[in-house]
Amino acid sequence: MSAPHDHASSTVSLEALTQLLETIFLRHGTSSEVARVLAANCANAERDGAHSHGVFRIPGYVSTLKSGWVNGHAVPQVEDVAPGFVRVDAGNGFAQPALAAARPLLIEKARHAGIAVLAIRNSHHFAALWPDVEPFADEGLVALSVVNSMTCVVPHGADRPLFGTNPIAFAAPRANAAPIVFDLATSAIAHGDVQIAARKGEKLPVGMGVDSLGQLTQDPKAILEGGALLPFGGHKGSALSMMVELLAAALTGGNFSFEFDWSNHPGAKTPWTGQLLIVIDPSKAAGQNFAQRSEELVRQMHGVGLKRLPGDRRHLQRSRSMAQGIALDEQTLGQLRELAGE
Ligand SMILES: NC(=O)C1=CN([C@@H]2O[C@H](COP(=O)(O)OP(=O)(O)OC[C@H]3O[C@@H](n4cnc5c(N)ncnc54)[C@H](OP(=O)(O)O)[C@@H]3O)[C@@H](O)[C@H]2O)C=CC1
Ligand SMILES: O=C(O)C1=NCCCC1
Repeated sequence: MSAPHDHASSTVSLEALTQLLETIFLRHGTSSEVARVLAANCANAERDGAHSHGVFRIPGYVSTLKSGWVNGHAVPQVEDVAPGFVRVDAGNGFAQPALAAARPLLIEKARHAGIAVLAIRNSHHFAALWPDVEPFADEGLVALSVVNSMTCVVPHGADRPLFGTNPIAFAAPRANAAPIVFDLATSAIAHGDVQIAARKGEKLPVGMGVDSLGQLTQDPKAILEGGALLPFGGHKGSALSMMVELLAAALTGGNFSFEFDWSNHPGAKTPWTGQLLIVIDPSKAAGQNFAQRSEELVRQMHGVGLKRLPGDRRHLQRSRSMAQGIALDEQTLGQLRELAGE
């Protein structure tokens, strides 16, 4: 798939893109439920301008499904294990259908106990993490999620990669606006953005990664071909990445980023790891209205000169996409249509 917006572009509606992606997933070996969930996730990412995890990922999904590495027909097994704990065995399927299956029970528990944890194991997460948390905040809940990925990040102070790019996403409701949401890789840059830079022939900023000799490099290809990424913020990002390995893998029963071996599955791209979500009902926690307090924090942040909150860029892009359609270059659209058999 070409890098985003390199060529003349056309626009598609969210509905048309979702339908096209659903056809692709169905055609390449998923159940209708898995196709529905993944298509919506990926189309929403493209709508919001989250290009490293939008349609750019479709060939990766397709080659992974073709390789037999992931079970596109897996039916997640939801286990109600404790008043505040839900477990899901994703059955070697994708993480998002597992979350969708567990969501009603997770919300019920969070509202009842004030907090609930969801541990997903035996799952593949190949997407942005904000779509997993944002809908909880839309319902007045606070949500935090972590997922580990594949080994490509050198822990701070080490000399070889061990961690994944291990993102953390957080969502909290506001009284008068869309929820506060941030979603960030604990690496200095997401692996997807390195791939996009390599395709475009662009240099990276200093400090993102190292080459095969462990030397700092701005060349994305040197990072992808034998090199590695660095954590963001030195020892601080490295500690957060370690935390993600513990919460997303050790706690859920999933694989650490360094544990799986896809060498017998040529073409497979998705990491077979774990995901943890923590959902809090703020009405049980604070005496004051949480959403009003969020609003006050944002007001104060703007008051000290802040122009952009995490999520602002996405929401702006979302409004544009909904008004004007989602821009896709002709080559990418052609490739998607081909994969859909059109
Ligand atoms: N499934 C997986 O295993 C993995 C998935 N990923 C995904 O990759 C995606 C990209 O991650 P990453 O490259 O770290 O994300 P970015 O560095 O682009 O953005 C991180 C967060 O910071 C916000 N932000 C960025 N710039 C500013 C700014 N100048 N002022 C205020 N807020 C800002 C973003 O908001 P906004 O979105 O509005 O720009 C976003 O919430 C994520 O969606 C992540 O989940 C990453 C690693 C592994
Ligand atoms: O961009 C990344 O980093 C990743 N995205 C999907 C899963 C693997 C890592």
